[in-house]
Amino acid sequence: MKEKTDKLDDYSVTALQLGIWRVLLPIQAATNKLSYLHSWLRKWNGFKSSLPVVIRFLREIYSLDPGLNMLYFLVRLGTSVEGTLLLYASSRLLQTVEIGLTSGRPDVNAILQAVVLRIMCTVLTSVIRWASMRITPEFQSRMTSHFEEHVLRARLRLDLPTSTDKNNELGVSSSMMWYHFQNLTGLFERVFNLTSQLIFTAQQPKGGITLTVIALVGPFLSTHITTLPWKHGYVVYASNRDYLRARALRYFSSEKYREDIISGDIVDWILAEYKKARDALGKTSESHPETQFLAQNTPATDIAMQLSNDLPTFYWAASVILNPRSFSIASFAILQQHANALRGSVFGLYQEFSAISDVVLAIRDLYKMADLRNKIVDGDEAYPNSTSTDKGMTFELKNVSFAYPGGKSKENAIRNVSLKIPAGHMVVIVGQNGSGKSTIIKLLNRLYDVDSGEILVDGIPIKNYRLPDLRKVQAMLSQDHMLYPLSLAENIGLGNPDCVNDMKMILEAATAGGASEVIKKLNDGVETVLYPITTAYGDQVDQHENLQKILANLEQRAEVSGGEKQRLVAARTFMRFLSGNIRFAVADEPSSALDPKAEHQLFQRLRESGDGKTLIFVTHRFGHLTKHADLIICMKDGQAVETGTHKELMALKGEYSELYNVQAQAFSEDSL
Ligand SMILES: Nc1ncnc2c1ncn2[C@@H]1O[C@H](COP(=O)(O)OP(=O)(O)OP(=O)(O)O)[C@@H](O)[C@H]1O
Repeated sequence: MKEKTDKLDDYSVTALQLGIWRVLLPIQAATNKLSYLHSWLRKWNGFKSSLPVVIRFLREIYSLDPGLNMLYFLVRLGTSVEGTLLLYASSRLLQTVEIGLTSGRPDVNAILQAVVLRIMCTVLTSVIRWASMRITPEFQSRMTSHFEEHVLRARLRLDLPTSTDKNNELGVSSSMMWYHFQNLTGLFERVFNLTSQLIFTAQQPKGGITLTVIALVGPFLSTHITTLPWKHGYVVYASNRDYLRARALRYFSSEKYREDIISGDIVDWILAEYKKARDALGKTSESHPETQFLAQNTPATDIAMQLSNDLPTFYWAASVILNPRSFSIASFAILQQHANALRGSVFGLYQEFSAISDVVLAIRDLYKMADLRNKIVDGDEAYPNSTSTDKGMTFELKNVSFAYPGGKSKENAIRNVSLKIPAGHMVVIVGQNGSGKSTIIKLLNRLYDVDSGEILVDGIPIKNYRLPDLRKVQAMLSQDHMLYPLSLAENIGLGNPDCVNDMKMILEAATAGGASEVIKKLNDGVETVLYPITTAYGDQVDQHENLQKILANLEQRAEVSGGEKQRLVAARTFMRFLSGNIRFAVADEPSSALDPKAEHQLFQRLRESGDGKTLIFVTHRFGHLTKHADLIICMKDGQAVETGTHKELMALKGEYSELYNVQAQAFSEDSL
């Protein structure tokens, strides 16, 4: 083990190298023995300050079904004391039997009473377990579905700038909420459990209190004298280059690289490089850092801890030597059992409490996510209004600049752009990669707000409008749009959610998007779910041919080509057009995978359906679109460097004509 005591930059951490792992530890935690106490105090204070949010969580759960909650609480209460009750009944039985044996005159009544008590306790314990099995699954599914909806709602309502903000990356998992709740109730259960045991043990006639104290020494020592230095927080990462390279090379066995590997003929290279990395790694250990660290200790600490657990037995042996008359096998067995139970409870409490900070953090995140305020603030102006026209939306950009939040580029994505787009115009935006074409579209759709300058819609600042009104009249078709894990009918129908079941309209939209043939090819037609959610699994199916076949055919994915996907997504946009509400439509390179004929047809249909809409196309292809455009915006380095019609821009002999000529050359006779 190499230990580096140097400070790691400004972070005040030390590093341990354990095999391939590097463990970073806070310096204070590594050196300060008292920090253990501090860390417990910190945990406790953190818990106290988070009580309001914990209470909110528990209240919310309670309000789901108060009756079920009470039942669950009673069951947990029962579980918490059942161990003590059983011990109590056992000790009564042992004591009465022992008295009978030593006196030679067994008290039959007392023994029978003790047996009945023991039976009753066993029955009660079984009833509690049965009740728990009946109640818990129902309670768990109620809670999980409630928090699933909570998380779904919280996530779906986020806008782009808020959801992509790194500060809002909250790892909230709805299914984990049940386990967090279990942990919280487990803490209370442990407290009850421990209290009942302490009361009982302390009441034992022979050395109960002393034995209670002695029984607690073991758990206390093992939770305090642990030799692991990273109890107070740590970061672990693999720092060994050979290990990382071997792992990266192992990824090549994944299906997604298969085609690349075969066509690239790189199998031998991968295997040779993998062997090289493995040889270089040699015997450097990859086992868990904790295991490696503990393996370097002497067994002394472990011996001390094990012996401390045996203290109750030693205590008993000593008291027999000092006072042989007090010897009683029954009380020895009883107190031994109590000592074991006490130890178990203290460990349990320690573990529940150790995990509590994670629980509190998860509950905080749950509510933080629900309470997040969207960065795009809603306005109160209705759309359409008296300034709107039924020709489509007009836009005016006044000196607009914008940089993506958290973007790594030094330059703004859009710089000082000013331009006007009249209502009902067919506009084409062209320009090199990264010149800001898609960004303009996102700003016009108010997916983001400008950093400076202003965008006016029909003469009114875009920020003043009600967002739902704007969303209702906008349609966007882009190559980034996806197919959903739903039926094709819904995939198309969701373009117009009010008519999602209108099959006539769906088929009309499918035809307009060029998707009819794709649908016809599939066995289940519009009911096909291309990417179903997969849940099926089997065990030992290789021994049953039929099961094997069923499993292979269950929840199968259906594949369609890239161009076919784009046709289906385009159909969704035409469905949106059929709502009759759309005043502004955008097609941001929706045809990258389409064949030339399909692309021509798509653009033709989009243009034909352009009545009453301002239409914007983003494209790299010059041709019909640019020639028919009422306005072309040519972007370069985040600026609108040229605007005008095809003829006007060609006459300028600037950026647009250069881009146009590069493509035109490919089709000119000279280049043949
Ligand atoms: N989500 C994002 N976060 C950070 N930066 C982004 C993001 N999207 C785009 N950018 C950056 O903003 C700039 C403009 O990107 P934009 O997508 O508008 O270009 P484009 O002209 O549409 O490019 P292309 O022709 O390649 O689609 C680029 O420098 C790009 O790297």
